[in-house]
Amino acid sequence: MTVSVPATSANLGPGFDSLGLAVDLRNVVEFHPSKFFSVSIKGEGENNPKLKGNNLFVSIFNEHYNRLTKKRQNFKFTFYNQIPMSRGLGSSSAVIVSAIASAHEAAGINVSKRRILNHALVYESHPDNITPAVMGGFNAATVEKGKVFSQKKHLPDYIKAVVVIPNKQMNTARARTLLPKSYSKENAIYNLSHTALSVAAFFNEDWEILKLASQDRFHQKARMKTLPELFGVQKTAYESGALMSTLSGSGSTFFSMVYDEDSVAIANKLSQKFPEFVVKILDFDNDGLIVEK
Ligand SMILES: Nc1ncnc2c1ncn2[C@@H]1O[C@H](COP(=O)(O)OP(=O)(O)O)[C@@H](O)[C@H]1O
Ligand SMILES: N[C@@H](CCOP(=O)(O)O)C(=O)O
Repeated sequence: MTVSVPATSANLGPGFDSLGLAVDLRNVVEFHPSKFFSVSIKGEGENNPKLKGNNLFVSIFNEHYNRLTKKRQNFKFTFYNQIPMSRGLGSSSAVIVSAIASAHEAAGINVSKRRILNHALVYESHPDNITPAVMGGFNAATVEKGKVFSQKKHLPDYIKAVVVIPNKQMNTARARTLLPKSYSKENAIYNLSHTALSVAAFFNEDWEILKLASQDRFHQKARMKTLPELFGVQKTAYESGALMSTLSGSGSTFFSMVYDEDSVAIANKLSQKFPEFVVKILDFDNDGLIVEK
């Protein structure tokens, strides 16, 4: 059995805890029942001893498998991880979603993507990463009475993501403590109207307005100050022709949307100026969670 889940870029500027999209960088897990429990990791996290035992995936998997089957069973898990941890590319959402989907698959229970999404909300209270992780594409999402309500837009392949991944981790829980406890009415209206415009731009494929629409007054500045080079990354991305350039999730990655034909030049410029950071050109992902027997 194989389950794979894409990385995500959440917020997209003003859409704090609401907007997100999926990119083609995946964590894959292969698993089967076994006499003994075992974990093997290839790629991101392979040198992290904490992930070899009862990690976030394993604890959520066991919780759901035991609930669904009322049985205890050992599994052999092999993880192929591409999503860097605590860099704002939704590594925790990918793990949560893949653990819930894997437990259902192991228990032989068919489950809808919507149900997996609602289960995932128990572990990650904001829907902006888990929704594109499950559904793929661009998503606007909200939570009402413990359920995620969302709308998806398929992203065309003539636009690409250029991500700049710093060598510094930014833990999401900590990054949330950097934000103000309240916002002025003026700033709330600013983010509300920019979020509304961003959603309309994505659905109408009006990419040129995203530079303006993706401006934010809620979270980016406070977080970017912890790694001031990010202001330079954003400036360089815009000077090189990015359509939008925003902090990815809670950081530290910076996400830019670009036309395919500009992607190599923009990525090269960012690599030259920020040689200490990893720069990747990625396709958008429209599939989200994939489960294979
Ligand atoms: N591949 C993985 N396997 C197990 N746990 C993981 C994995 N990736 C992330 N995690 C868990 O998620 C935490 C990172 O969450 P978070 O700071 O929200 O990062 P991100 O911004 O990438 O979602 C890690 O400390 C770890 O507990
Ligand atoms: N809306 C959340 C998004 C966190 O995304 P992550 O990829 O950093 O986990 C926030 O901004 O805190």
